[in-house]
Amino acid sequence: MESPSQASPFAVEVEHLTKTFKTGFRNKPLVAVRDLSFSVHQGEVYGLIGPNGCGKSTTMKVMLGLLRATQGTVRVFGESSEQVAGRADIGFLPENPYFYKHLNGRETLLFYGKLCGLRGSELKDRTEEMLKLTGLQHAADRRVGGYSKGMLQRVGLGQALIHGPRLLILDEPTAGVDPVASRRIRDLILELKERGITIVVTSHLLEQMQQVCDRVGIMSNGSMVREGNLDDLISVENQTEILLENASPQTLAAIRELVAKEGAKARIVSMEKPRTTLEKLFLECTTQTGEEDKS
Ligand SMILES: Nc1ncnc2c1ncn2[C@@H]1O[C@H](COP(=O)(O)OP(=O)(O)OP(=O)(O)O)[C@@H](O)[C@H]1O
Repeated sequence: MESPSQASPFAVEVEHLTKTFKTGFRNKPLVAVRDLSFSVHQGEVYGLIGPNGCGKSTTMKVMLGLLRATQGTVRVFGESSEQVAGRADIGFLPENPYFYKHLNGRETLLFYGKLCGLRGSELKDRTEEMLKLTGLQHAADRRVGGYSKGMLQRVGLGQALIHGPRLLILDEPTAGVDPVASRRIRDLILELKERGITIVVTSHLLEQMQQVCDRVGIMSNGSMVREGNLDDLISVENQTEILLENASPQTLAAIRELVAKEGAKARIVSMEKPRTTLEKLFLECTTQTGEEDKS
């Protein structure tokens, strides 16, 4: 018989999710998530974005079974997120992961592997694999108390992946991390996607989300305000971009003339030299120094 996860093309299905918290005086309810519905296909990277307090982390916590839905349902690989069995398939990197400072990188991953039920050679092999995947082999014997923020996030990714989950939930994986370390985490996310892992990620760094996400959901005040394929959402339907190299002034003038002939219908919005991003410039200037890897 087919298991629910084989039958469903979705890794996550959120249907009419509402989550309220009782707060403050007289337990006045606060609606953190309101009638939220979206689904995440198996193998895709799905970005949940929105302002502080719009309900992203709450939604993730319901997916993880850490919070119960007030109304609605969340299914992970076809199973209710409240079922313990479904959670074995999920890895989670919280917004501010905490690690025991006196343990080194290897011991930290061994610790989390044990918590997930790994033992013996499987535990050791998975730990070494995670150190390699996250690029932390060189720092495996150093106490995590001395790790940079970027390295801590990579240990966090290692612990989230140690048990071989099929779904990875990342809450702000690059918060407070410099652009070099941030790019490493981005590349790691893309590599995990290549390996077929489904990823749900939140971040306020929209440029980076644009680079990794297949689809995004934009939340505001607990509700979904836009959702869909990233390319569709960000393409400007009535414009065409042409990037020319080595064009002579004559060619540019001819293009202007041709467009002018179209009359009122067509108009050149801009014709200028493209700019690099500050992030690219920063990376160019800081990755050529051959410094020891501290990120
Ligand atoms: N355990 C809780 N008890 C009471 N209120 C809570 C609780 N957890 C979250 N909230 C409230 O629910 C709302 C949504 O919070 P949530 O953390 O989900 O937002 P977020 O989109 O993840 O924000 P951020 O981008 O700042 O991480 C906020 O108003 C928050 O204060």
